[in-house]
Amino acid sequence: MLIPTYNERENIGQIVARVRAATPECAVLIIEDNSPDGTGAVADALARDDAAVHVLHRPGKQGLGAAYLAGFDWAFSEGYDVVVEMDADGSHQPEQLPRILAALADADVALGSRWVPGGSVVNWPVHRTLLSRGGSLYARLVLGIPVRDVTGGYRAYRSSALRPLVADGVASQGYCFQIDLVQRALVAGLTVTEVPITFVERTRGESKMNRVIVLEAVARVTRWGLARALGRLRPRQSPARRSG
Ligand SMILES: Nc1nc2c(ncn2[C@@H]2O[C@H](COP(=O)(O)OP(=O)(O)O[C@H]3O[C@H](CO)[C@@H](O)[C@H](O)[C@@H]3O)[C@@H](O)[C@H]2O)c(=O)[nH]1
Repeated sequence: MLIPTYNERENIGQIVARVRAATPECAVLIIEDNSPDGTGAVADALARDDAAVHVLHRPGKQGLGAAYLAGFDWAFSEGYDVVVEMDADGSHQPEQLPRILAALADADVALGSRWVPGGSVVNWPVHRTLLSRGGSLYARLVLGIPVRDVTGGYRAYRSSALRPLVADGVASQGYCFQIDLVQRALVAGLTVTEVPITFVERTRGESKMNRVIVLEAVARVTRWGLARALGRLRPRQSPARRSG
């Protein structure tokens, strides 16, 4: 279980406790970018109390993509068969993780999805809902991928499937990283499934989303779409499936 953190001091303790209670078999790596609010010290205390909790300290905020790439390397080197991504802010429910993990029985990648039947968002501002739904729709149309929630950050990968996807690095830095990996999985012909989740807006701390993150996603998806139109990028459409 990889949990990237930037200024999540008020959230990290609770989310780690919930993960450990819901899935005691899951080890946790907190990928901490030297948060000014002292998240690192809280994370270190959690690791001292529980041998299954680890912390990777990085020198500064380098974006979600770089944080996850460092986390993937750690998971591969530790020999984990499954890699899970989850936000630290409580928007992803650890209690729903067993369903996501179960979906890996028939898939290489299981995406927690807000936008399939049974999925939902709670307390998300209208502009975030529109951005997320609009972004997913744009990516689906431009890239021709059959995934409803391409930006979601609650997902599980088989390590053997993930490793080749990121072997040459991933340039996407912000939340576009999530779209990038979905696309890479489909281009590689992997089986991608969507599992309905309930996404609950954080009650403590702040989202790190900003205009640069949105613009990066629009620019990259548009560029990939053009490459696809020119025949250079063709998802081998293993149909994205839904599981319950
Ligand atoms: N280490 C590190 N962590 C980061 C950075 N930027 C964000 N994070 C961490 O990444 C998680 C998601 O960031 P949020 O800022 O809370 O995201 P959001 O706007 O609420 O959520 C949306 O984007 C996420 C990114 O994939 C999605 O996961 C989520 O489902 C949603 O669509 C949080 O745990 C946050 O602390 C960074 O530069 N470095």
